[in-house]
Order: sequence, then C-alpha cells, then structure tokens
Amino acid sequence: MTLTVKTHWHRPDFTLSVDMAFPSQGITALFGRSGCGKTSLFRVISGLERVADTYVSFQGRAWQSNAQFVPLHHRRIGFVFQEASLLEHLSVRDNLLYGYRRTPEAERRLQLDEVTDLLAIKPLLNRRIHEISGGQRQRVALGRALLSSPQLLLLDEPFAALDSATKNEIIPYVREMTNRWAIPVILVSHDVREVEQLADYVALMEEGTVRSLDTLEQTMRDPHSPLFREVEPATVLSGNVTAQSGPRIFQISDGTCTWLTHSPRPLTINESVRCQVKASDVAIALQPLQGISIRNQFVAVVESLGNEQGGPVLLKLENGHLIFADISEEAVDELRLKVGQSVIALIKSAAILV
Ligand SMILES: Nc1ncnc2c1ncn2[C@@H]1O[C@H](COP(=O)(O)OP(=O)(O)OP(=O)(O)O)[C@@H](O)[C@H]1O
Repeated sequence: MTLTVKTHWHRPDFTLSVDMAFPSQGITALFGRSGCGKTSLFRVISGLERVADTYVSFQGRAWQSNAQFVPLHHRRIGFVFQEASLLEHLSVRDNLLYGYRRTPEAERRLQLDEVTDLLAIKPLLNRRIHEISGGQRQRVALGRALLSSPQLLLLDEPFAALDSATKNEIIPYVREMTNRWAIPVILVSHDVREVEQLADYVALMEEGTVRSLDTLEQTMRDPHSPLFREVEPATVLSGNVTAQSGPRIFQISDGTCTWLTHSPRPLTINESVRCQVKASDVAIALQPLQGISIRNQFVAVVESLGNEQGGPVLLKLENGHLIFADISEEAVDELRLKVGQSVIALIKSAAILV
C-alpha cells in the first residue's frame, strides 16, 4: 500500500512534475533545496491545493482523480508546521483535544493519556500556550496532530525554529510515536542531520521533480548525494542501548557490532538509537591497536577507494553496514589499501553522535 501522486502543476515560474509512489509506512523525508517544490508537493498530497489533472491515492483510496476530490478534512491528515499554530487563548489540554473532539468516536485510535505520556507533556496540561517553551509548543503541536488519529502525518520543517539541543530532545519522541502507532509520516526537511536521525526513506527533490526515492541507507551510500552538498558525507549506525559505561557514555549494539558513544541526553537500556559518524572522524589501521585511547575498533573490509570524482574510502563492517572514512590519497598509498582488504576502522566514542 502506498501514497501515489501524479501531478503536473504549472505555476508562473515553476512546474511541479511528480509521478511517484511513496511508501505509506515509516518516515519519508522530502529533501531538497529551497524552492525545489517540497511545500508544493505537500499541498497537493494534503488537498490544500486542488490542481487540475492530478491523481492522489492513499492506501488504495483515491483522494483526487478526475472524477473526485476528497477535501482536506476527510483525508484524516495530521499537520505540524515550522511554527506551532496553537490556539493561544486555550490551555495546552484544550489545544490537544481540539482535533480529538472533532474526530468521530469510532475513528479515535489514540487517547489523551497515552499521547501526553509519550510526549512528556502531562505536567503542562493546565498551562496557557504563552507559558510554555518553543520545544514544548512543538511537542503539543505533535500531540494535537496525533490526537486527531490521523492516517498520515505531514510534518513541514517542524523543528526549523528550534535550537539544535531542543531539536535533539524532540526527535526521539517523533521516532517513538511513529513506531508505536505505525503512522506513516512525510517530513519536509532541508536539514541533513534531521533526515539522518528520522527518515526511513528519502525522496530527493530538484527543480519540481523527485529525482530519487530510496531507503536512507541506500541514499547515504553515495558520498556525492545531494544530501551531502553542504556537509561532509556521514554514516548512520542503528542499534539498541545495551549498557551505560560512564556518566554520558553508552554501549550500543546491533547484535553484530557493539560501539561506545557519548550522548548529550540520557539514554535508557534497550532504547533504539541512530548514531551518526562523519567520514573525517573515521581512521584506518591495518591491524587492531593496543595502547590507544580510541575505544571503537571495528573489523572491516575495504569496499571501494572512492570513485573518479575522489571522495572517501568506503568500508564494510561485519554487520554489513557501510561506513565512510575520509583518508588522504597519501595515506591510501602508504597503507597500500586495496578493495577487499581487511582493515580496522577506528572511531573515538565522542565522534559517534546520538
Ligand atoms: N503562491 C505561489 N504562487 C506562485 N508561485 C509560488 C507560490 N508559492 C511558491 N511558489 C513558487 O513555487 C516554487 C516551489 O516553492 P515551494 O514552496 O514548493 O518550495 P520548497 O522546496 O518548499 O521551498 P522552501 O524549502 O524554501 O520552503 C518556488 O519557485 C516558489 O517561488
């Protein structure tokens, strides 16, 4: 079951031309430069815009075809925008219940208690909107969208107005809520870090079209991907917290590989986390090293030595994960690195970011 969109939307200086089936599970990020058409696509999907000769269907049901147009309020879509558009004169509780009360009883899947628990906003229920912080407002906006029991959540740059610490605090809630209630999410973003932490799939948009749609892992295999236009290539390692070995140091494992990471926020045992490793933070040794402060040493095989455009060395870890190592050409020559060779990837735990 998918979300299918076929549209050619001609605006004065811009054409949105999309013919694509998006996954209707997990989080799909629409990623691209400003003006590439992310919000326009969003508006077509939601029915905020009725564009002629457009076809949109969700999980087998046509939302728009030449014969019909299901209006926005019947599509059961939850929205969260950059600025939480909460009702200032109402309490947090009444804001949360706004969509809930308008949802027919038979369609209510989520209840106030479980949503406020998950988003940790229970203590705020009686506050007015002007009495809570920006991060809390975004959590209330997420809660309000969830409580309308949506079949699809559309998040349009929901964290853009937040500082990175607050953003990092909210992201795990978004992952948890989509996992727990299996609500598909379309996330508009031009923040790579956000995409790495949240997305299961990435639709790369350029000049009004979707250039590619792939899993996050597949998208991140290409060091020349538009994802890395403004930041250096990085890799994501996913696993579960297995132990705490210092005030901020945690052991993460995916069953095959185990690594140590520094986390700025407390993690709980068994919590599933995504860690990011920048190519420049990975070094290569020809054999395991002793008497060295670097805690993470992974057995790996050289997958590629970069391509004709240059780029980092690609290593394959024992768990099959690919990881970039930004090694100079001189070092590649000196170590006589070859494709297929066994090496050790060295990463400081402070360089594995949660
Ligand atoms: N109301 C409008 N009328 C005509 N053209 C518009 C309108 N709104 C946006 N556009 C144009 O459509 C194109 C795509 O805009 P859109 O907002 O979809 O891009 P975006 O990728 O979401 O950008 P951003 O990341 O900056 O929000 C742009 O060239 C923009 O100038």
